[in-house]
Amino acid sequence: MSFATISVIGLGYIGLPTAAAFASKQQHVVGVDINQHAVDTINRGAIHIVEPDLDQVVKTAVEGGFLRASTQPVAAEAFLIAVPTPFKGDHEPDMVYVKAAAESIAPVLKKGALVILESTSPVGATEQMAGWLAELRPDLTFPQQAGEAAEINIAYCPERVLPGQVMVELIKNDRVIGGMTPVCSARASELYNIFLEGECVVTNSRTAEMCKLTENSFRDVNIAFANELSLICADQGINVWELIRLANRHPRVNILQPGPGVGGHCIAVDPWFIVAQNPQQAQLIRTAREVNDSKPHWVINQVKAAVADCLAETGKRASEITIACFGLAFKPNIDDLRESPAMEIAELLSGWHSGTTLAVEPNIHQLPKQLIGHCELATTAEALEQADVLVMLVDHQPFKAIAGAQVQQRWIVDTKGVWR
Ligand SMILES: NC(=O)c1ccc[n+]([C@@H]2O[C@H](COP(=O)([O-])OP(=O)(O)OC[C@H]3O[C@@H](n4cnc5c(N)ncnc54)[C@H](O)[C@@H]3O)[C@@H](O)[C@H]2O)c1
Ligand SMILES: CC(=O)N[C@@H]1[C@@H](OP(=O)(O)OP(=O)(O)OC[C@H]2O[C@@H](n3ccc(=O)[nH]c3=O)[C@H](O)[C@@H]2O)O[C@H](CO)[C@@H](O)[C@@H]1O
Repeated sequence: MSFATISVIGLGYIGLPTAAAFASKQQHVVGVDINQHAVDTINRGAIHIVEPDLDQVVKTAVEGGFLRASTQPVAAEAFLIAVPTPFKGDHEPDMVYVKAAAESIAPVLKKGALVILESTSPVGATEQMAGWLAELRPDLTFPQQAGEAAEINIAYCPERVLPGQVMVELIKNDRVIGGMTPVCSARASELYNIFLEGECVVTNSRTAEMCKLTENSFRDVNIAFANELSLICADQGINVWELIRLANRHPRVNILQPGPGVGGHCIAVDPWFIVAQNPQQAQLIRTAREVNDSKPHWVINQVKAAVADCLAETGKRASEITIACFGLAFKPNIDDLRESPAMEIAELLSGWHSGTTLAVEPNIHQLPKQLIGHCELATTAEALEQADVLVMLVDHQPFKAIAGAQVQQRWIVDTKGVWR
């Protein structure tokens, strides 16, 4: 059975590229979002988020009549839910958006439909979603009651694309398919195979949920290892970048890179879902989160020490000192400031410092509102010329291209090893 209409619920960084990928294969896709601005922008053939190559695919899909957006759910043969799953309170997963999305599609569900949850979710979330749907539609049968014979098929299929490379990874990556029954997995594989060049790897929904959390926790733990090494090396007077380069010459060692901390809305969030469900067992995963979350504060103390040195040596007053922060984004060569440790550092530093704080971010054109009145947006050249203390926070390509001779300052805090 094919899918006459595919409906993607949530048209953000994951939902919109996914909707566009189906539409690019001449599938009729209706994207649903509660954000009227996003819906209007997409219906004009434009995009409201930044992701390389997405604009052209969306434009072609909308102009070709294969993709349209709406604020109202419509009947479809397949629903993919890609709404936010942030944490709340003491780092517990907040499933309120998933629940709202399930409630919104329940009235339009028809016998034979496939419902896929793509949002990163705690273990058991798919069964929970199936429970919500079953309560709202007692006239239909669901996998938890009817197994293979269910009228509605449900699966958990996590997304693992790397922001900045979404349009390539969406198609090329292997995809984990966690059906609530083997029939659900088969239907979900059939759906993704419309555009997937990677392989569909089939499992159950709970393993698929844990798989997504595991991937990001693995990376978080490994970054925490590098960040912890950077603290030890600073204390021991060892260049951590050289150390990691040397250690990585071992055939079975592959250490990641330290930095100002871990940002973005995935790696800094998802490991907490494991900790929330298994607080006793998840000791290493929790500690990694704590190590990475504490790194910005360590960096700020390094900057304070550099400023103190600068004051002592120059005899200037603190109000006469200029600090320049290089980079605000959560990782190199993007404009995304969400959960960025560089932003946190710039914000806290500019609140503490009585002199001028410059922010250099080549990927944005105006200061984010948290920094307005505290920082000035400067070009690389202005910052190199005016600042007493340089703080390297994001290894954007233009910063890496700065020749050593251009960096005259003696007080440098380099969290990315760019000016080593
Ligand atoms: N961005 C990534 O790199 C990435 C990668 C893998 C997994 N994920 C996961 O995918 C999910 C979505 O992430 P994202 O980055 O696309 O988020 P996003 O914030 O960019 O997009 C989510 C969209 O859902 C919409 N929305 C919220 N509630 C809705 C509802 N009830 N009905 C319809 N639309 C609704 C929002 O308006 C928004 O446009 C999250 O669980 C996230 O953890 C994200
Ligand atoms: C397992 C994995 O790969 N998951 C990816 C990840 O995407 P991401 O863009 O969030 O991931 P990163 O590029 O790792 O960046 C995260 C932060 O870590 C910092 N960092 C990184 C490497 C390093 O050596 N040292 C560091 O300090 C970096 O600066 C930034 O702040 O989650 C997405 C959503 O679930 C996944 O879909 C996507 O596959």
